[in-house]
Amino acid sequence: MIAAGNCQLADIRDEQSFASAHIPAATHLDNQSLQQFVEAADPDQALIIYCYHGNSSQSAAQYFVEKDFTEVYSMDGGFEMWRQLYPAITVTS
Ligand SMILES: O=S(=O)([O-])[S-]
Repeated sequence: MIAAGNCQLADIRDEQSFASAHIPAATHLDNQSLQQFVEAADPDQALIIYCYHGNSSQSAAQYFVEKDFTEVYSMDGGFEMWRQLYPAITVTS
């Protein structure tokens, strides 16, 4: 799904962590950018949310479900797992 590029990816880690490494095409989400993201995002396109280890992304995913996003996923294992599995598919600064 990520490789096909037909989903939206949101990174809810802190800004510094996002700046140093993230998954390609991910949008960084924080309290400032959240509202804008919700307005600009397509609620009918799959949305994958990740944090560090997959804990806080679960409540973030719930938030988007409540905003009527139809297909929301919390990435199990978060960015740390991603980085271990796919070090080559990571944008680093
Ligand atoms: O980012 S985390 O809540 O999984 S530690």
